[in-house]
Amino acid sequence: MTTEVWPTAEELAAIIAERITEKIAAVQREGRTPTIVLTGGTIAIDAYEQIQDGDVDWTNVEFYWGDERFVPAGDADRNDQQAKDAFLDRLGVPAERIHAMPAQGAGLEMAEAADQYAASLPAEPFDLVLLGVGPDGHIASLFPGHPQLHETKRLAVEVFDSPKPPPERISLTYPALRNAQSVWLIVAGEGKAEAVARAHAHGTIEDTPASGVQGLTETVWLLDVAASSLIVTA
Ligand SMILES: O=C1O[C@H](COP(=O)(O)O)[C@@H](O)[C@H](O)[C@H]1O
Repeated sequence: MTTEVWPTAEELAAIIAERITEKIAAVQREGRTPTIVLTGGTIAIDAYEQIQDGDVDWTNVEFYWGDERFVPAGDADRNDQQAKDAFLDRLGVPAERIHAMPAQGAGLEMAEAADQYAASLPAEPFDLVLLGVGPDGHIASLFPGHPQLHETKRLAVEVFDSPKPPPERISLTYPALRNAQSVWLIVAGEGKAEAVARAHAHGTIEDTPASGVQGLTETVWLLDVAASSLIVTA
C-alpha cells in the first residue's frame, strides 16, 4: 500500500484527473480495453470535471460503478448521472460503454437489480477501482457495522438502510472490489482524517470498511494534507 499526499483538495483533484487519464492511456497502449470502476463523492466529481482528452480513445473504455443510489434514472443523486455530467458526456463516451447500475422504476426489485449488475461484470480483474471514503470510513455503499461487509458470494448487493441519504442503494461487495489490478482510495478534507488514520493503522472492516480493500497489483491512497493529518507514522 502506498500513500501520496497533496497540499490541497484542488491539487489532489487535478492529480487524480491526470492519473486516471494516464492509466487509461497505458492500458490502451497494451492493446486492451480499460475497465474502470467509478466512485461517487465530492473529490471524485471534482477530479472528473478536470479530466481532459489526453492521449486516450474515450470511445474504447468500459465504465462501471462501485455503488449507486437506487433512485430513478437521471436523478441528480445518481453517481452515474454525476459522472456523465462531469466528464463522460463531454468526452463522448458511447452509451454502450457506460455500465450503469439499474435504476429505480425500471421494473426490478433491488435484489434483482444487484444480481443483474453482478452478472454484467467482467470476469477479468478491473484495471482500476476508484473509491471515495466517507467520514465514517465507508467505501462504495459498504457501511460500518452493516451485514454487506461480510458478503462472500454475491458481487453486488442491495442496501436498504444507508446511514447517508438516500437510504436505498446497490453496492459492489469486497469480492468484486478486490478483483482489480489497481485500487485507488481518493480522499480530501479534515472530516475524513479519522477514518483515513484508522485505515492506516488498527482499523477493521467493521469500523472502517476502507481497511478491507486492496488491489491485486497496487493499493494507492491519494490524499490532501487535511485528510492525511491524523495518520500516525512509525
Ligand atoms: O454516498 C457516497 O459517498 C461516498 C463518499 O462521498 P463524499 O461526498 O463524502 O466524498 C462515495 O464514495 C460513494 O460512492 C457515494 O455513493
